[in-house]
Amino acid sequence: MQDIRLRSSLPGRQRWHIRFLEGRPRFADVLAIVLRRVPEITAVRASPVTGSVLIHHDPTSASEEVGERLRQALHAVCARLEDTRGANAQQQAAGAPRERDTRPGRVCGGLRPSRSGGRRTLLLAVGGAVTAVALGGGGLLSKPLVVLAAAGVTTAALIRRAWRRASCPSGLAQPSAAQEKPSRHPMGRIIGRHRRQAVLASLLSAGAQAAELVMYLFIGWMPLVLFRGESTLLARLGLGSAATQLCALGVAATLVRVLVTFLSYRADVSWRGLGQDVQHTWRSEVYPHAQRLELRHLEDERTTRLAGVLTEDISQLGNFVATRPDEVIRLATCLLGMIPAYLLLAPQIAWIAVVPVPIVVWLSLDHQERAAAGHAASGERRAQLNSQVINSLAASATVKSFRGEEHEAVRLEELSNEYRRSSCRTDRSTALYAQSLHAGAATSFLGTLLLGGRAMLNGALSPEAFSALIVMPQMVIWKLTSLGGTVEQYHRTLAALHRVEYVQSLPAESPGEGRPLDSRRVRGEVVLDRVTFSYPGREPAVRELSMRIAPEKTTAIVGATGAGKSTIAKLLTRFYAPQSGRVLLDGQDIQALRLDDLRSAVGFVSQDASLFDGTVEENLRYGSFDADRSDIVRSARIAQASTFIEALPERYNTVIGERGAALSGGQRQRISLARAFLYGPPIVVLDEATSAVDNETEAAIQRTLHWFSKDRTLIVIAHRLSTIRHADRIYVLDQGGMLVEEGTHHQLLARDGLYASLWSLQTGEPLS
Ligand SMILES: Nc1ncnc2c1ncn2[C@@H]1O[C@H](COP(=O)(O)OP(=O)(O)OP(=O)(O)O)[C@@H](O)[C@H]1O
Repeated sequence: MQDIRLRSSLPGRQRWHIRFLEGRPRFADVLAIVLRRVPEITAVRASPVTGSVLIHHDPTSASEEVGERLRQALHAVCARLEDTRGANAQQQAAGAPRERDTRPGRVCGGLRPSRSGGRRTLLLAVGGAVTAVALGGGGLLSKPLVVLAAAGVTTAALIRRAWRRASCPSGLAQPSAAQEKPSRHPMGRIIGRHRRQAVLASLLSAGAQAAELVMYLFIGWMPLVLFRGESTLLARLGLGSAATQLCALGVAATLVRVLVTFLSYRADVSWRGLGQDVQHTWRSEVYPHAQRLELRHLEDERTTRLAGVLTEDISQLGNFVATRPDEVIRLATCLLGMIPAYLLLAPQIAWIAVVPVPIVVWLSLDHQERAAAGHAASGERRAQLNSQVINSLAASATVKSFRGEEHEAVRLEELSNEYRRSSCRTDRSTALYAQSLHAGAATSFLGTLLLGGRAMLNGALSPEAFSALIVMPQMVIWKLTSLGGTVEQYHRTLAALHRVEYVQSLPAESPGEGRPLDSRRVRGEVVLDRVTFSYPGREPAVRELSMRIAPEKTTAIVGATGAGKSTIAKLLTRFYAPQSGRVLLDGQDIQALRLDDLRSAVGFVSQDASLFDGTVEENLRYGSFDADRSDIVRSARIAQASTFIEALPERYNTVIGERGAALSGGQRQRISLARAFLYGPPIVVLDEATSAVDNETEAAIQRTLHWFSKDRTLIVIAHRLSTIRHADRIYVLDQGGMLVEEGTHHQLLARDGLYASLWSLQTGEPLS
């Protein structure tokens, strides 16, 4: 019995242990791919070494839901593996669940997706071939079309099997974009509008390969001329002496080599260029869409996931196009040259050229699978080793003070040993594979030489044909070796394509739609009319909330943590839409307004000041790209930022690093405030925008804010009540977005309610 256990569960994160996963990297890979497609799951790590599955998910999803998703994913992966083994095709077509797989705590029933299946296939193929030869007394081998068909069917079966083992099960939620375009081949979708470029590159690859075959034909004839004194075929072409023939062949081979070099170079450049173009096109299509996604797709861990799609996944699409189709086209050209050549010129020995094909295909696919497994295992060990090195060095003060040096050295040695052992296993398998290929290629060469030579001596095969054919199987064999890698890469690319298309299919905001709003004419009255809003799967953050924010006044919203204050700010800026009720700006429902116009009218400064990697000035200018330097300096002064900016090494031209890493929290907030002041919208929402500045700076900001807010609506969300005591109106919220009090500071103190108790707590002043 295989078990699946929940090891730990934190909000948004679960760690499971699945025994079945241990030692099955392919299974772990596929499981992770399937889980990543589940909408509420943001990231997955499945380790085939420890059997652990780490799932990062939407914090709003219940842990039982995530567990259920994991079981469904396991079920889908197992069902796919069973299908691969030919079990119950009808049930799969109907999509009916298999009862034994869905039981909690069980994974895949008794299924073992082991490599023995691969060996069995090879044994069956070899056994079948030997039996056929024995029964047919070699007669079958003399029937080239039969041999060709048998080799073709076996190769196709091997590739199909590898394909299905590597492919992603389709039992779970598929990205909608992928479902919308089932008729277009994934390669067509990846290449998109660069089809002509792809056709040109394909022709160049095919041409280069065909020319290479011709070159080897000329080279193959050269020893013939040397040893036989002449080639009758060339003599018939008017090339009399051996020296002339040799010279002609040399010149022809050189000219064709030049052509091969030119075509190969052009093909390489075209494929690489196409790869870059594909990446660029996808990036320029997906990035603007990602920027326009609704905020719920851009918060928290989803950003990391999105960044992965925009960088790694799109690179995967381009890298695949840049390298793999070229290899496949060259292989196909070789096969297309070799098979008719053998059938026409030497049908009696055609079998020796085609029989190695399925064997090499099997070796390549099997090696790829083993190597992937080995690399995953040794990669995991390496990661453990690295993390141990970093941890123990980072904690060196603790290690020294507890005299733990020896203990750390032993731990490191153990991990290093495990890494060495797992790498050695992979290296042995790779070396064995390489040697098997060498042996296979040599055997095939020897076989062609012996049997072809005998046929030539018997007069059944012309020396010219024999010399031409001898190199072809070698070329095909060496090209077949990369097939396993190509299949694997293709599946990685498909998974990347699905993720990219999924991002594309997510709903985006439409900035240009709706009723226009002239921000210069906005008075700034905001009304929340019985607004209810809840985040997905949560209790309402605000419930039936009504409030009026007067124009050109300062309104404060205060209350307990989690009471829904920031949610109100997000509703005002239309980052989210209420489920019921309306948010009105100067009497107009903001849902009906043009989003771009609304965002020009409402400025938002959050507690988490978002700065970009660039200079102070570039950050201040963000959103007001044409602002004058004098306006920039003035805004910085209002936000009490000018003093510290002037003290920076390059003043306004100082680079502040990624996310403003070179500044303190308070300095970042002041730059963020100054940016909003420069933007100058008629309504400004400050959500804990000064929480990180000291009291003195805060007081200074309040003084300048007072001046700044003269002709605009200021909405201030704050925990520190001293910052909002001068507000024209204060709304006090309690849990669940319930409005419990409203009034001025003095009125609220006089009420002796929630506000008064919060004030008393913060200032230490006793309640009256
Ligand atoms: N993106 C989100 N997804 C799900 N729930 C959320 C999200 N953002 C906030 N919440 C939940 O909504 C409720 C209100 O959150 P909100 O951030 O509006 O409170 P707040 O009053 O601003 O709190 P604080 O003073 O701590 O900033 C909380 O229960 C919070 O857990």
